[in-house]
Amino acid sequence: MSNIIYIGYEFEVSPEQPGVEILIAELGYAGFESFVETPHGVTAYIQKEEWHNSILDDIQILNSEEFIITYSFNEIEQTNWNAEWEKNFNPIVVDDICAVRAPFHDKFNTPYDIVIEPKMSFGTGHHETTHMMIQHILKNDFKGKSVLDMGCGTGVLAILAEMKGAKPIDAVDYDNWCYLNSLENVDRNHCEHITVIEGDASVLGEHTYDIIIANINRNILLQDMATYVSCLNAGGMLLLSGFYNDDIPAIKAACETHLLKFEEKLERNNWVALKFLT
Ligand SMILES: C[S@@+](CC[C@H](N)C(=O)[O-])C[C@H]1O[C@@H](n2cnc3c(N)ncnc32)[C@H](O)[C@@H]1O
Repeated sequence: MSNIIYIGYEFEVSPEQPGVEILIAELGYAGFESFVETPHGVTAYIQKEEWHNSILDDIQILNSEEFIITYSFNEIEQTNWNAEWEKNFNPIVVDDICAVRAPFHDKFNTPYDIVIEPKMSFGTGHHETTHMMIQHILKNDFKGKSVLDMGCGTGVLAILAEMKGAKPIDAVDYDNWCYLNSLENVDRNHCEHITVIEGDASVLGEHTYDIIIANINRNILLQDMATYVSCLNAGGMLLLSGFYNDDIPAIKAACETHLLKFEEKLERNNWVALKFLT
């Protein structure tokens, strides 16, 4: 890890809230991996390998007249990442039922207490989409169901699925760091029914599942929808997030093309998480 080179962007944001929150959400979907809030904004990190000149082109808040955002960036060798991260990761509790915390936090007395060491991976429950996917999982019956967690990040959703009685579970991510981090977190939470796989939809082959969870982004979901549906058992459930209210028509149309029925929508800060049934 010490040899990974990062590009760090220091953003100053006014007004700070909700500006920083929106900015972090957008940067997360553009490929930035980690964020450290600062007195006047946020510093965001992306691996140099993932970086390109037009990385900020799709960040809509930078063109918003409601916020003044300035930034500078430089290359850094991230040597003390964990210390930065540990200072900035507060535990969260979803609906008083499910806590997501780091190993150095005290244990929670909630029915589900997930311990995550996210390092660089997305999925601490702080992001709206992870939060809503946790809510969907909490509300639905997972006992004895086979589950695919596509784009597993830290593995948080797969881990909750196992805590709710699902088995077997495949957790898939194409990012090597997420793959390794999910393996660690699966172990840390003493999960026994999760197989972590490095890859994308092409690794799914003939596997089928009762429930597919995919918190990725609009374009990947649309691109891989046919594969997901072909992997879904009759009577199955598809939980999707990683997109905004405006994206719902495209996502719904793709699901309906494959005869899935829309069932429920959750929404937080314009992000949505949808439930479909076969
Ligand atoms: C928004 S994060 C979600 C992480 C976690 N499931 C959660 O809910 O917090 C999306 C994850 O999908 C992964 N990803 C993106 N495109 C992918 C693809 N085509 N196949 C597999 N994983 C992908 C990313 O590496 C990232 O970890």
